[in-house]
Amino acid sequence: VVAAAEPSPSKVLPFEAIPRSGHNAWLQLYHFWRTNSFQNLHYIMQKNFQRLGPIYRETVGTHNSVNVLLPHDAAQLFQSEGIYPRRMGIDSWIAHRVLRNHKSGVFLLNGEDWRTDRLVLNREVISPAGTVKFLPFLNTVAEDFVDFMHRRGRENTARLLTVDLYHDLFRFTLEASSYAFYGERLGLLEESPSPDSQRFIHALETMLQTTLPLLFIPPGVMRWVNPKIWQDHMDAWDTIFQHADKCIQNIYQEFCLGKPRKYSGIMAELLLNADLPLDAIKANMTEFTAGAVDTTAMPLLFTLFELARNPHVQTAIREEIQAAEAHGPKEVSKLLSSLPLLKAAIKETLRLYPVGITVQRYPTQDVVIQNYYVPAGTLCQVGLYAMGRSPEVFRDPEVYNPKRWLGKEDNSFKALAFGFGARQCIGRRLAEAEMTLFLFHMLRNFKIDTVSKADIKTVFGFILMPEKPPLLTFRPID
Ligand code: HEC
Ligand SMILES: C[C@@H](NS(C)(=O)=O)c1cncc(N2C(=O)c3ccc(Cl)cc3C2(C)C)c1
Repeated sequence: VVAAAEPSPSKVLPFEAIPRSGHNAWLQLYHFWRTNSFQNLHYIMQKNFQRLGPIYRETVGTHNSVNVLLPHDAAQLFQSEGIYPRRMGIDSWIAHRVLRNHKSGVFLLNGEDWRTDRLVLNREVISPAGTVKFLPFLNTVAEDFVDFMHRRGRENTARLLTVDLYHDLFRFTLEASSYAFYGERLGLLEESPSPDSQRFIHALETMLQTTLPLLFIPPGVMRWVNPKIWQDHMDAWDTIFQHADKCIQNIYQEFCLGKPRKYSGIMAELLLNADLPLDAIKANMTEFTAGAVDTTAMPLLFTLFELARNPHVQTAIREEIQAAEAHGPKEVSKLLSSLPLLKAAIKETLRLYPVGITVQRYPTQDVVIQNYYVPAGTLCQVGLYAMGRSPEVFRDPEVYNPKRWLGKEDNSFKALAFGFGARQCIGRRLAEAEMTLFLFHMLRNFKIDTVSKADIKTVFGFILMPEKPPLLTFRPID
């Protein structure tokens, strides 16, 4: 009797068999550089997935990565991240720290150095116990922003306010996050905001814009190829560090004077607990201060726009807000737990407009993805922008429908805008609370309309942002 042939286990295909986006890495880099494709990285990845399938290899200059798009493959990748997860470093940022002899914060650290800082910082920045302490600070600033908008409306005859909110949102997120970090108000929502804070916001934009071309070119080369970009990058960093240093000095002096003990922000708690040396606290607070402005302002702008062009969704959320208020004023954390549809709207915004556009990891052991063999140490990226708009992952992906997150279907590994696991965004709870409270107060007080309902074209400037900010109209609700 001939034994039935064993079905051979589907043979794992070799790494070299993974489809590739381009064949000559340097030609790719030159093409990217000439066509300034860096800012369309998200669209290029989306097209590559449509052309090559759910996994492909990209080689741009020295940059070599395996890109995946499906939740299951992202899960595979994260399962092999080890206890010191690692993402792509940013050489130009590290070059600045070395040049100026600054310590790095958790974003740039790796291995045990990263883990030591991260475990201490988690307590004050992302843990529920830490978060609940700074919620009232965020709520106060969100209420002040509504007053700021009403003041602007009164100056305006029709009491209709059509504004380009772009810069006002940066002022809001900087004001709110600085209050949570340092326990002090910058006064950005008053009539004449301090020039120092405006300079800081501008330096942040310059730093982010000059980071992009530097991502793919070694800093050493860039200094000779285009010294202006390099100089602008360095100057912007210096302005950022000067601003953060001023905030840190203020709180440090107060702290040394032994001010009466009530919660006065994350930095004071870190100084009090003294579990990190001062230079590590400064390095991390600088990263937090700089990382809490554009990252949170952009999703707010996109959410306001989507609610303006989806009035039925806006109405449903306003009804949820009124129901939450019906039971009288609550303390802030209780309020936040009674707004599931509003929170789902923020998730829906981050699906369509993921701030970081990818999540990156280097697997610590060999892993098989889409039946291909991927050796340990290979840079792998999850294409969040492409995943969020893939009909294979989301039904009617182009429809802005927050309810899709509240159903019974399995959404695991589909909401990755803040990354995953021990190395996920440490500012996640701060950002989520800040955005939820902002939208809660704004939707209670204004009906939001948009001049144009056409899709917004986005550009990637290290942060995903609109090519042209949408014009929004705010009609006060009496
Ligand atoms: C505290 C300020 C802060 C804010 C606000 C913030 N981030 Fe982050 N984010 C960080 C830091 C710091 C890291 C690096 C964490 C690490 O490496 O341990 C990070 C990392 C990330 C990562 C990489 C996570 C991973 O698994 O590799 C993503 C994605 C991310 N942030 C998304 C966001 C989004 C989306 C928002 C807002 C909607 C946001 N961040 C707002 C500080 C912030
Ligand atoms: C946009 C997204 N990119 S990501 C991390 O997903 O690849 C992101 C998410 N959360 C935080 C950031 N940050 C900044 O913007 C920033 C600026 C200056 C400094 Cl010193 C530190 C930062 C960090 C990395 C905190 C960026």
